[in-house]
Amino acid sequence: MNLMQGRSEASPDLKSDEISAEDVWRMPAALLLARLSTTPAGLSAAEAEARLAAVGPNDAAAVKRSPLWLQFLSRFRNPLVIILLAASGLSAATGDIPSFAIVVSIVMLSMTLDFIQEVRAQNAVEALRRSVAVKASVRRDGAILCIPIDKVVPGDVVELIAGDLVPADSRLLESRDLFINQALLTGEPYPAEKQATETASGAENPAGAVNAVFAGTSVISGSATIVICRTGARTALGHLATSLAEKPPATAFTVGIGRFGMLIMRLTLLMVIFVLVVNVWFHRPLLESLLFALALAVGLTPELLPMIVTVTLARSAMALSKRKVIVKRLSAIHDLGAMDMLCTDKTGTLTEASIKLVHVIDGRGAESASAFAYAFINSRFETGMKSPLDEAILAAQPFDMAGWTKIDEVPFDFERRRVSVLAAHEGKRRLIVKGAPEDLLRLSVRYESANGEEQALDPETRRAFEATLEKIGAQGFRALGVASHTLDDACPAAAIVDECNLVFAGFAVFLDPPKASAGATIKSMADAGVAVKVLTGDNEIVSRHVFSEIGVPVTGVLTGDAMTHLSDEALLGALPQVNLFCRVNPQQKLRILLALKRLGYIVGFMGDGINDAPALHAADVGISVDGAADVARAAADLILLEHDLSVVREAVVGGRQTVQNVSKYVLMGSSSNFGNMFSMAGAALFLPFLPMLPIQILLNNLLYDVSEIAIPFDGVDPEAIALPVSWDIGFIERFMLVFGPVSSIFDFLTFYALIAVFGAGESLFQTGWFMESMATQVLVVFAIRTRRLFFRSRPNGFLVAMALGVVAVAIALPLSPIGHWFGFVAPPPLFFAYLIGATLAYLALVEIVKALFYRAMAAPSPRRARPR
Ligand SMILES: Nc1ncnc2c1ncn2[C@@H]1O[C@H](COP(=O)(O)OP(=O)(O)OP(=O)(O)O)[C@@H](O)[C@H]1O
Ligand SMILES: [Mg+2]
Repeated sequence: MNLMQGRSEASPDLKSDEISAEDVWRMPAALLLARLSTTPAGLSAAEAEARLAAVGPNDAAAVKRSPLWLQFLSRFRNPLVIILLAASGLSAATGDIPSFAIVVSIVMLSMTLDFIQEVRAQNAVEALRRSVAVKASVRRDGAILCIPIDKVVPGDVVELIAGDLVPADSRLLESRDLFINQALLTGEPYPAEKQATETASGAENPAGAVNAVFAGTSVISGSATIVICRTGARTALGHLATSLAEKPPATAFTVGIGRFGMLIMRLTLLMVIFVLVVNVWFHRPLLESLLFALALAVGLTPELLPMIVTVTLARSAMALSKRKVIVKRLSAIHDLGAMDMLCTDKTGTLTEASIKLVHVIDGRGAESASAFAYAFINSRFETGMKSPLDEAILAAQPFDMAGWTKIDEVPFDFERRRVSVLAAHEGKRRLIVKGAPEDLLRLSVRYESANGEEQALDPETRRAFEATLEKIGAQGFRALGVASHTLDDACPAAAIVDECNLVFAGFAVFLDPPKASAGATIKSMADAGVAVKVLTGDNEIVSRHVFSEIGVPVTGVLTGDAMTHLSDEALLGALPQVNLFCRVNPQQKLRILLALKRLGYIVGFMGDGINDAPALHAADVGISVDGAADVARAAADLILLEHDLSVVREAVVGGRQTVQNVSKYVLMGSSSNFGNMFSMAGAALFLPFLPMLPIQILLNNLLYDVSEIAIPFDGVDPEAIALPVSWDIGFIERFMLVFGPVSSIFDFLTFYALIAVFGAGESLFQTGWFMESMATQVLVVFAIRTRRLFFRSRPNGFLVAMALGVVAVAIALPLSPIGHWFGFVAPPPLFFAYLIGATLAYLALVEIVKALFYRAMAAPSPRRARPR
């Protein structure tokens, strides 16, 4: 924030600085526009660009990305690298210039390698993310432009319609029937009415200001033109935004990776100190020992881990984008791999969402022209986000609206589940209500009979009407109720309290055909360890019918009403059996989701409505679709360009593959690093010279890293991704403790062979160990990448090429003319026979230990314990 203030001072023509949080609603509109140096026609593109540069992006949580060269340099902040470069600089000063040059080149090379990979991956992902960014309609240069919300600047004039997110704290310039959801400011789920005023509002806080709208809120109904006053972190919610916009970052995966890094760091530190102490004890050259210890430390740190994680994730995100899934939050891919519970809405997921109005009937089931007229008028005048039901009504047949004028409306919300418009016709004012049919019946006291007369809705008629509604549902149709009543001719406005004593008109009956493929997808999800639960705002009869049509058994039903009577504990107990939740409102969707998380599930949530946003935000993986409401898209981690459950099924597989590939790298590193640690410690104790020169260790590390670049490209055995995969640090620790020592056995064998059999002096010893350690630690990837016998699982061609290529280089280099730069000598021919034999024996032993290890592991199930 300080940064931004500093910057805007540098741009004196930007007036936005003078506008305090309260000015947004407490200043007369004309003065506000003047202060912002703007007009209702908006800014010019050039001016907007200048302001953007001065004020920064309209994203409270934005972390400013530094230029590439700075990012590259910042990698050198690694203390190990600094000490290493300093120490080798010191040794250059004592005359060893070639090895200084080699150290510097190797360090540069591996950093560049790492950096390029990571930046490329990030750019690709960033481009994807931008493609689904929430956009705002801005007036610039006299035209309306659709720009990403984070490019909006103070002074911009933005047009809002129902469903839009309010991009920043703004003053209303014009408004028509504007209702805002400002639950984020007030916690209040009901729509708040707002109105443009030229004059100031004396409100104490943003929520009370009727003439202003704020970032983080959204338009429920109506439309407006606003002028942006304060953006980014300066918005009323700005200081909260960093914590709100960013999901709780501590996913099991990130925590696991962090703990792994710490574990290795600790072991590395221990070993470096040990090596140093031993060398000093034996009075070996201090500088050389220090360099050795540092090179070792660099070699042991899993420095490629962040790169491997990003690249695997980015590759996965790119692959998913080909399947029309856009990943907004990269680490959501891991959560997707671990997800074992998916909650979804009904419309569009289980049904085709191609809704048609089949007929409009009165309470007894006869076609009713007047009920249709009411439904049509209500849908036409309603200014909320047009729901597919409204579109179906308006598309059904033409209706002459001549003579009807709109006076007011009470917008739809997911608590009431109805929308009312106050309309005038021939001097009479009528409130026309459309919504959940059982509620409208309950609110009605009379009904409109076939001849247009109003009659009392006696208990018997009511039962008949309810029976009609039940029949509609049982036949698989959805229904809305339509009712009305006359209001005072002078009545200027309508309110929620007017929605009572209604005259029931009839039912609008819709067909939303079930999606044929949905049943099979849900079954295959279940087979893959992901349970699916449906959370819908629709009623039980209709939802049950959809389930039976797609062939999925209903194992238990819970309605929103029933939920209100359940304590949290009782809800936890009921949840596991229930797979259909009906007539649940947004808060209840959220409550179910949180309860499932408490039960230990990794929960995904899929939805497209305003009503789904709270749950989407709280889910481990929020999934929405491209056509969804802005709030839903903004809250989601994944956006499906095609609304289809089967794509989610594929994304789950992608997520699991990603986690498995990262664990390959981690298992490789942990076993070989841990093994090396043992070997180095041992060697340091009994050898009269260094077991490997510092530059040899660095070279070894560089080549090893190169061989692992291909890991993100590798395939995964089907059985490894058959069930949710979650990150298990305990497993990694056990793996390390078993396989580290196995590799050390062969290191010690090599030490013995080199000294006792080949009579090696310093250089031959170092060369021999360099070759052996390269061959074993690179080739073991073929054993570690699969739980099967290694030849039963086919590795990716690139991986094979990189591994074999690197080993070839590692063996050829000491024999080549440049070998002596690194202090290598050519070993005797017989050594190569030993090398081949030892490597094969090592790989065979790893295979045997692996079989035993996984058998022992399979005995007591290591899967997460979960309270039932
Ligand atoms: N345009 C509308 N006019 C009146 N009432 C509506 C309208 N849209 C929805 N409703 C009522 O509100 C209820 C809940 O809305 P909706 O079905 O969209 O909820 P949902 O939870 O998103 O359901 P789904 O799981 O099908 O997506 C509907 O069943 C209906 O009774
Ligand atoms: Mg919905």
